This record gives sequence, structure tokens and C-alpha cells, in this order.
Amino acid sequence: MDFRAKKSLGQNFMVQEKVLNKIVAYANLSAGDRVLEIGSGTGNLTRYMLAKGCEVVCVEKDDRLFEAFAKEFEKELESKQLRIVHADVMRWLAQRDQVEREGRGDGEGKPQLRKFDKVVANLPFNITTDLLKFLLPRCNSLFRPAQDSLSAEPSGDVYLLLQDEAAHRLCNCSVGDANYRAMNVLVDCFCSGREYLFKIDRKAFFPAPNVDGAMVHFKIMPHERALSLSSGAHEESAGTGISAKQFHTFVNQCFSRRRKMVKNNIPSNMYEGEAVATAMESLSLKPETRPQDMSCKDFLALLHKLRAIKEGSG
Ligand SMILES: C[S@@+](CC[C@H](N)C(=O)[O-])C[C@H]1O[C@@H](n2cnc3c(N)ncnc32)[C@H](O)[C@@H]1O
Repeated sequence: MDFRAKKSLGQNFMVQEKVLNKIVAYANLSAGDRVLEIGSGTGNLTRYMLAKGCEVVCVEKDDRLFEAFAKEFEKELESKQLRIVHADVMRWLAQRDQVEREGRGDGEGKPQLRKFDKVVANLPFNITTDLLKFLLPRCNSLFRPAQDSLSAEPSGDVYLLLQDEAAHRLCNCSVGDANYRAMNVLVDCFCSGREYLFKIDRKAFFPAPNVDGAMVHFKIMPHERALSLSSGAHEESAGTGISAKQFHTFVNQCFSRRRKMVKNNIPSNMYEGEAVATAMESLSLKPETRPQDMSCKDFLALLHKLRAIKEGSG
């Protein structure tokens, strides 16, 4: 396929065979794996995943690419090894949520409710943060239990090509680091593992972006485990009743002014100052604590405590 790439859609296609081989090798793909590919573009990566025997669902926003892709992969679409959805991936994910919430659809029969083993994507760099916010809390609705496990818990692997700097920040930044942000807290909360896999020279993309890329891996946890106060794999989890959305909103609020103290970032219409002081003290968090000094567990415990105080049980 021959196209003029759209910058607004982050169209930097992966054209180096060596890198494409490396991506599928690191993603540990095998026959029968159900893979969601975000932004299939001209199908460069799709082709390699199909050759591994994976069942692939692609979500592509660009009208021209969607049509050309459908022609190019006619045979695979016919055999149902491949499906393509013409949509903005964030909208598509939100629609799936709605279908699940309303109990519509009959699971296997409805492509939009299909569950996956892996997400693999050469992401448009400009949607990385928004997409992760959508993906990380969606383990339960997006993934199926691992096929080689006795557990019925959904389990998901997400392999993404990101801007190198973002990849480092997301995988290698910890509590206390200057670059530790709300996004790091969400990654720590919803993932049982995160790994920077390898750097990709900008010349491997066409057109070449102004920055290098990198491949990362996130192992996503089910909600119940992610949002419990003891999320070890074998621990009995103390349920918090906190939803992914509530946690997300709270963490973002605490980081609203990154250099300020947490207590000054929580508005009184959310939680009274006195309640914040009491909750922090009971958790041995100093009053002057700043958001970058708090771990995911600290945020979760703080929110849990604040809710208990508000409900009169804390
Ligand atoms: C970096 S290119 C990768 C294309 C192809 N996978 C490859 O590796 O060559 C990103 C692709 O995502 C598509 N895209 C951009 N924003 C999107 C969105 N919100 N939802 C779905 N696809 C999107 C672009 O049109 C483009 O095809």
C-alpha cells in the first residue's frame, strides 16, 4: 500500500523487517493467541502476527487505510483469522464497556465483545497517555484467562511501541523520582509487571519521527486484585470497593500541582482538610507529603481511609 502519512494520526509505519521480527518474538506470540492490534495502518505488523497463526482484531481510525487494508487482507478476513474494526480505539473501548454494562451481546458471537490474550501496537505517539488510561483498568473486560492456567482470572499482556522517553518514564520511574507522575501510579496499580524491552531507532519507521521509539511490556492485573489493599498474587485481598475511575480521578487530583503537598491538592468539596489530615496521620504519611513521594498502595490506602471517614466508619 502506498500512502501519504497523516501526522495528526501519528502515522509512522514500521518498515524494518528486523524490528518486526523482534516485536513478534518479544511478544511471544503463538498459534491461537487472540491479539488486539491498535492502529493496523498498512498491515506491516499484522502480517507478521498472522504468519504466527494468531487470531487478530485490528482497530484502525483512518478511512483510507481501513479500505485498503480490507482489500489487501481479503483472504484472511474471509477466513476470520483477521477482523478489522473501523473506529477510534478509545471510542471502541468505551462502546464495549457500554455493551458489557447493559448485558447486551452474546459473548463469543459478538466480535465487539471478543476477549483477548494480548494487545500489540505500534502506537501513534500522541495518544500514548490517553490510551493507557483507557487500557490499564480494562483487564476484566478486555482479556480472557490465560489458556495455560487453571485460574479463571482474566490476564493480559500489552506490548506497545512508544516514544523512547515515554517508555523509560513509564517503566523505569519509581516513587520519589522527579519524573514520577500520576501515570506511573496507574501503571503500578493496574500492572503486576512493566518492562522496557528494547530501543528502536527512528530510522526503522517511515516516515521517520523526530524521536526514537522503544518496545515495552505491561502485564495487566484484574481489577479486584489491582484495587485491593493487598495485591500479592497469593494474598487474601482486602476489597476496597474503589472503582478504577474513582482511583484514577483521585490520583489525578493529588497530582494536579505536582510540586505541592498532597493535602493542598485535594479540594474541600472532595474531602475536608481535617479528614485529609486525619487520614494521612493514621497512615503515617507526613502532612508535607508530595504526590511523587506516595506509592500506588499509599494512594489506595489514603482514598480508602478518606471514604471510610466520609461514610462515618473510619
Ligand atoms: C504508528 S502507525 C502504526 C501502523 C502499523 N501498525 C505499523 O506498525 O506500520 C499508527 C496507526 O494508528 C492509527 N490510529 C491513529 N489514531 C488512532 C485511533 N485513535 N484509533 C485507532 N487507530 C488510530 C493510524 O491511522 C496509524 O495507522
